[in-house]
Amino acid sequence: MAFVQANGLAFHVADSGGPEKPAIVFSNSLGSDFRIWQEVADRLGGRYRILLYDKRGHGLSDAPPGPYTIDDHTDDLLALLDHFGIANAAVVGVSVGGMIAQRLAARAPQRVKALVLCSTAVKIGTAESWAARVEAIQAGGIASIADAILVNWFTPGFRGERTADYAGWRNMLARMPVEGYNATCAALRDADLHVDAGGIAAPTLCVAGAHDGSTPPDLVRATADLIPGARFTVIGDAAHIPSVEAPGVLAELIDNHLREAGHG
Ligand SMILES: O=C(O)CC1=CCC(=O)O1
Repeated sequence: MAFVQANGLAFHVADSGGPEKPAIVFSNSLGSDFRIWQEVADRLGGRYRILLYDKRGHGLSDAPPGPYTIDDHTDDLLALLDHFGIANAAVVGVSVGGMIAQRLAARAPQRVKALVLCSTAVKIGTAESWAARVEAIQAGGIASIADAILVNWFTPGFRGERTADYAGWRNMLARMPVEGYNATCAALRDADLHVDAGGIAAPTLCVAGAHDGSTPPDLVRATADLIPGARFTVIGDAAHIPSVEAPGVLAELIDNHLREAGHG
């Protein structure tokens, strides 16, 4: 891992696999850092160059004052691709990371060879739901609502049986910088990607977790229906974060999609 300067901010990144291989960049969800991709990245690392990063306001990257926008996050990702000399990449994004991926594909189609959109949509939540979340966090901190959030991240089986894993991912969420977290809630509140989706030219696979209460399969399918030619699939044993709960299944879906897209 390393720290790099891009778009005026310091980013926590991990670039592996070598510049000669087809690149995949992974963009993570609200309240998570790039460790959620590690098991998927480990499975794909032999064939691809893998770029992981903590988006602004998350993990060990800078957390400038908010509010943020999806375009801020997209500018960051473009600056990181430039920094690493990656002319084009497959972009895999989960949740708000998938919204950043959609915006990138619409804004800079030449930089995006293929898309995998996990647990995401053209619109997530409502102005009211994001305001309520920010208010709860301002009152009690992220830890005060962490379990309510994680109900959507992981299946009941995972939460009940993998207690150490659950505790670790809960720690990651609860220790996120509050300012960066709430600033990204504002980006989610304001983002509507209906127009972007209709203009996406990259071969796209949309993936939903069957038990996801945050972006349920029907919502992800509705987004797939807006993206020309997009395919849609459901992972049975996963909720909002399939990269943690079903990394082998997700890695295989990504690899197959990228090979079909001629990027692997
Ligand atoms: O953490 C959540 O509530 C789920 C989520 C919504 C947008 C995102 O990035 O994560």
